[in-house]
Amino acid sequence: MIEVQGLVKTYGSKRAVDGVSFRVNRGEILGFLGPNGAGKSTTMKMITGFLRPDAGTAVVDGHDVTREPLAVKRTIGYLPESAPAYGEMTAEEFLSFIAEARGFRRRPERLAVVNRAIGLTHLESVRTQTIETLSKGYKQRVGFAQALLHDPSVLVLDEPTDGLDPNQKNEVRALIKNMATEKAVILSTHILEEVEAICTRVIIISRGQLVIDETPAQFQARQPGARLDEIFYELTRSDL
Ligand SMILES: Nc1ncnc2c1ncn2[C@@H]1O[C@H](COP(=O)(O)OP(=O)(O)OP(=O)(O)O)[C@@H](O)[C@H]1O
Repeated sequence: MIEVQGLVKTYGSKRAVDGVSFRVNRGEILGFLGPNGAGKSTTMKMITGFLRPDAGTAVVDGHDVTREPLAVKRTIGYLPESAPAYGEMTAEEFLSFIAEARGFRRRPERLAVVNRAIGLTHLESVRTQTIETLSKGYKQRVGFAQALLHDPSVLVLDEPTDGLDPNQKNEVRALIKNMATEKAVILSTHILEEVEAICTRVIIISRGQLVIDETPAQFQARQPGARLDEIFYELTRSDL
């Protein structure tokens, strides 16, 4: 569903992403790890069509992101880092606005997709509250709801559980896991336990380059008995 080949992005003299290649199939949840500044968000922005690659390709559900950016955006639900939203809108108004932008023109169908997203992310109790007054966890859920709104076949989630309390983290993980059976999911995270809990594969990038691409079990087997953060440190310490 997602095929990334030799992606490169340079900011000024800095190669933020330096020839990254991987693929994600339907039913897979790919955990995307790396130290701060390794190039995770930049890679995600190129896959979702928000940044143009300097070289390489990203093909999503058969659509090349450079040649068919609109088709790719229709296929993808994207939760950017620190879920931006219009603070003065209520959760419901914001989701309705996104639904309209997503092409749900008629009010009843808009209401139906908004209600579905609100139900999936448990936003019922705050639906008429303005986003700027919501707690960090609820703001994050609004961002998650907009990513799910059009029931996309690909989800790209940049730190989806960031800022959530332990119960909310578990809830979001369960939701991702349930949905992933018929979707391809990429999620970036700094929480190594998240990889164990829900990911079917793990990728680590360091200084813009791929360091590993394997299953969580293979990752753990690199140093049996070691903590995941110790294995992560060994693989990425050149980045420090
Ligand atoms: N718009 C930009 N202009 C210049 N440099 C940038 C820009 N965006 C990112 N960078 C740099 O590119 C590198 C990769 O950044 P990126 O945000 O992709 O990393 P990341 O792995 O997502 O980090 P984090 O875990 O902190 O979110 C960093 O050195 C960052 O400072």
